[in-house]
Order: sequence, then C-alpha cells, then structure tokens
Amino acid sequence: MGGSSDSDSHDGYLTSEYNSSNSLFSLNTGNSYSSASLDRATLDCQDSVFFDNHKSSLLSTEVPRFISNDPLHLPITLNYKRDNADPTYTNGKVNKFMIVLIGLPATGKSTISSHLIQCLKNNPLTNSLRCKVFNAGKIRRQISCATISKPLLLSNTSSEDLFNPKNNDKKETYARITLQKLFHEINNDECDVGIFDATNSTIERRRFIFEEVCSFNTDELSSFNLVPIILQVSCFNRSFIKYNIHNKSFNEDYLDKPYELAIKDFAKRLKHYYSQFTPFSLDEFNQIHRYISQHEEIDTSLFFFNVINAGVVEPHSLNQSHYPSTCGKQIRDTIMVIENFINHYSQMFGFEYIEAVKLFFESFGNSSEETLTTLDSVVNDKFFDDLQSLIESNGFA
Ligand SMILES: Nc1ncnc2c1ncn2[C@@H]1O[C@H](COP(=O)(O)OP(=O)(O)O)[C@@H](O)[C@H]1O
Ligand SMILES: O=P(O)(O)OC[C@H]1O[C@@](CO)(OP(=O)(O)O)[C@@H](O)[C@@H]1O
Repeated sequence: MGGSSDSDSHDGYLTSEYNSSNSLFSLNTGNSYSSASLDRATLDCQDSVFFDNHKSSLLSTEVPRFISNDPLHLPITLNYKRDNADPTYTNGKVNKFMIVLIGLPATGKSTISSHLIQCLKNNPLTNSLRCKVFNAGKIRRQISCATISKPLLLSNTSSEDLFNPKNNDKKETYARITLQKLFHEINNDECDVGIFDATNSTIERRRFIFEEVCSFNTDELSSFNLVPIILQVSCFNRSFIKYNIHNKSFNEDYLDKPYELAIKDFAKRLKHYYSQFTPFSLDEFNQIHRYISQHEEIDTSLFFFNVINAGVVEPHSLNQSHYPSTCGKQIRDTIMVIENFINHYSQMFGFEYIEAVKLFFESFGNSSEETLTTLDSVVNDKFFDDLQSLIESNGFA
C-alpha cells in the first residue's frame, strides 16, 4: 500500500521515534521539540450573538487588550454556585484555569482537548468544572462567513492567503478575538476551564497571551484569577501526520471542496506553519514564569505539559510544574487530574488512535484507491523532507 511508504517499518508499520532519522524534529530541551465554506446555519448560536454584539470592536484591526472598563469585560458579582465546588483563591480572586495549546496544525490539539475535557468530566475531583474550547479556526470561519456573507474562500484560491506569513496580522486578529472571548466568558463566570485552541506557534504570540493573562489577573475589578497551563502537542511520526492531514481535509474549511484541492491547500498551510514555528522550550517556560511573577507580584503558578506522538513518546523532563507557595486544593486536584491524563494518554486514547492509523494504512478504511493515490501524490517523502528543511531553516533541527 502506498500509504505506508514514508516512514513505516519492515512490518509495514510506524517506526518513527522522536529521535529517528525520519522524525521531523529532534527532542532536546534547549531548542527542543517536540491541525471554505461554512454555512451560516452552522454558526453556534451563542457565538454569533457574541459576534453581533461586538462586531465593530471585533473587526477592528486594533484589537484592544483586556480592559476592565470595557462593557464587554464589566466585572460581575461573584456568584459561585457550582456543586461540589471547592474554590480557592489567589489574591482574593477565585481561581479558574486557562489551557494554552501549542502545536503545529494536524498534531491533534483539538482532539486531545476533547479527550481532556472528557477526562475532567469523568473525575469526581474535577467534574464540577465547566470546560470550554475556544478555537481560533472556528472563530475565523464564523467571522469570515458573517463578514462576507458568502462561503469562505479557500486560502489557496483566495487572492489573500491567510496562512502566508505576510498575512500574519489577520491571523493574529482572529487569535486575539478568540482570546478575548475566552476572557469574556471566564469573567462572566460562564466557564471554569478555558482551552485556547490555536497553534500559538510563535514566541511573539505566546508573549502576547501571557501579557493578557497578567492584565486579566491584575485587573482589580475582575473576580477571577487565571491559572495558566501550557499544553504542547507534538507529532513527529509521518504516518500519523499523513493520517491527520487526510482527516483535516474533511473539516469545515473544506466542506464543499474536492478532496485533492483540500489536501493540497492544507499541505500548503502546513508549509507556512513549519516555516515559522518555534516550539515551546524550558527557557521560554522560565522566562514566562519570571514575567508573570514580577508582573503580578506574587509567586504565581505555571504548568507545562506535553503530549508527543499521541502519548507514545515520554516527554521526560519537558513537563514542568510551578505551584504557588500557597496552593489550594482545587489547583492541586485539577493539576493532578491533568497530569494523570498526560501520563496515561497513550493507554487512555493514544493506542486506539494508533490502531485507527494502522487500519487506515492497511485497508485505507473506507477510502477509495483514488483517495490513496491523491494523498500519496501530495503527502509523500518529498513533502516531509520539505517540511524538515523548513523547520531546520527556522533553527530547529
Ligand atoms: N490523539 C488523537 N486521537 C484520535 N484522532 C486524532 C488524534 N490526533 C489527531 N487525530 C486525527 O487527526 C485529525 C486532526 O487532528 P486535530 O485534533 O484537528 O489537530 P489540530 O487541532 O492540531 O489541528 C483529527 O480529526 C483526528 O481524525
Ligand atoms: O492563529 P494560529 O495560532 O495560527 O491558530 C489558528 C489557526 O489554526 C488552525 C490551523 O489549521 O486551526 P484548526 O486546524 O483548529 O482550524 C486554523 O484553522 C486557524 O486559523
């Protein structure tokens, strides 16, 4: 089968280890490392209301920082009614959690987020937490559809390729709007765990996010404190990536687009991302922790977890936990549940995923021979070598 040609072993299956020659990256801690057309009818009702109410500010290229006197962020009266809730406080504010995802497209960020939510919901220690994913791609599609009132043009065919680095400003705008939405719902006590689902692939973006978190936490008028958790999702295995790209070609960006066009477009998108991506490192973790501690003038918490190749590769010392000097039970319990999820991801979900990948390449699932030929013609050894060169030219061999 052509699908097993890239990096598969003698038994026709996946060989890529994080340090193998066909890995797209190597895992060292310094520079280390480790996913149109949308019918308006598919817009989430709540999201379109949020968009309509804040249309002018959301579409302005100058997206404001979190400002407490903005009507969008007016403080709310604390109304902490969750069953079994054991709120603990930081600086007199109720703790809530923000999970910042980092990872190239099609590494599994959205899928792993839904698995994490499942896990938090199933654990008695965390089942009262209201979790929500804030996906920048979804917000982009909603705003694009709402703005242009017609099907979203593919990045490839559009005169303006959103994912080309020269259009980074637009991408940043969507990300900032998504972040504002997360803050807004946290501040309104509509959510306890906000997952910021974007690639967050540059140091500049991450710096911006943590500046915003600090502004949120130091805002005297807000009743809540965000405990930041960084979750980096990495995938080096070529077969995994190929399978994920195949599945990405069915997402909302490509609803009415032919398979080949979708695969080519997504492959192009990936190249743009690989040319700019900087993995999150321990150095960056320490810098951010220093920044937050200085800014908030307290010994703040910061956590960093990794899922590599669906949990099959141990993150070793990459994971980092920085508990505040006085840390309440709620933070400890929640982090413990997340840590447990990370440590057992392969058993809980990863192996099942790997079986699905294996099945896909053995039988090509329900896909036709044409699908296989098309996928191989785009996502092949040369494509992966190009990605490798791009990431190397970006300083991350
Ligand atoms: N851990 C996983 N478990 C199950 N399926 C996965 C996993 N990771 C990736 N996939 C598959 O790959 C596709 C792309 O993953 P996705 O979560 O959308 O990536 P990202 O959010 O990083 O762009 C998914 O639709 C799913 O089919
Ligand atoms: O702004 P960044 O961090 O690149 O992340 C958002 C982008 O990530 C993507 C990458 O493909 O997410 P998703 O696959 O979840 O839809 C784009 O759709 C989205 O516009």
